[in-house]
Amino acid sequence: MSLISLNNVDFAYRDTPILHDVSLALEEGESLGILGESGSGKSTILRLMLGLARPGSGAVTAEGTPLDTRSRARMQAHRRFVQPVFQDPYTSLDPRMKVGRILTEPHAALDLPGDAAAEAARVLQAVGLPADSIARYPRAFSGGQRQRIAIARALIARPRVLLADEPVSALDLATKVRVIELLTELAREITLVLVSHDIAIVAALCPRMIVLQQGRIVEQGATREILRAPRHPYTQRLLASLQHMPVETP
Ligand SMILES: Nc1ncnc2c1ncn2[C@@H]1O[C@H](COP(=O)(O)OP(=O)(O)OP(=O)(O)O)[C@@H](O)[C@H]1O
Repeated sequence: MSLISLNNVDFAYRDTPILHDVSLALEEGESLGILGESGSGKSTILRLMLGLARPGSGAVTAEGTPLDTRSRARMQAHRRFVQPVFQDPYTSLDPRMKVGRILTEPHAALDLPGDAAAEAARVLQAVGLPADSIARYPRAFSGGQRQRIAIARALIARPRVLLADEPVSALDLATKVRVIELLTELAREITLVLVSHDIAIVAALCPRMIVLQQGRIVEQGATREILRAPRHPYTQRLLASLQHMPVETP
């Protein structure tokens, strides 16, 4: 059974159609990359997966059951199941909260089992930050460390799925590499959906990928195959523009 699927989903913001007949399935352990130009609808797909947006037609299912965004109980369970990490760690962390509170708040909000402080220590260790980080504010950390804190916050819920929206594009190159290494490590346990403009990052992290053009999936399948022999002219153009980049596939 797929962890999350979109079945023939159309989505519009008011009268502006954004997604057209999008179908995809996220399988356990097979991280999925979503590649496409700015405005193609990548983040909108993540919003649908999170239950923050509802399809105009078609359905979003999680573990085989249609996602009922009107049910509070279902949405709370869904938030334990899937967690987001956003692009910019400078804006996604509340500057007025110490890291300890940033990490323990979701524990209470999602009514998670276990001791909140022990869980905070667990996730800090998982992202490679010292335990005493809890006593400091986000401003005391670098961009890469802040993104680790954002990832730690997502891990509090012990989610099965992590949705990462351009998680390293706000970071400098050396920091980017280290955060990608962390995501690679996490992807062994948690299924990742990764939105990126950057084919090299998708290739490094995701065995499967979809290519989105103006709200339509124009290609999907094994990343290795798509990189070797892209079928759609749009994918061919995207890859041609990046042909000199070194790419490693998982
Ligand atoms: N709240 C909103 N109201 C109206 N239109 C929106 C809203 N959010 C996004 N859009 C539009 O929907 C389209 C798809 O946006 P989306 O953020 O999903 O694209 P994206 O591929 O993630 O882009 P980027 O890479 O720039 O983040 C864009 O044209 C955007 O302007």
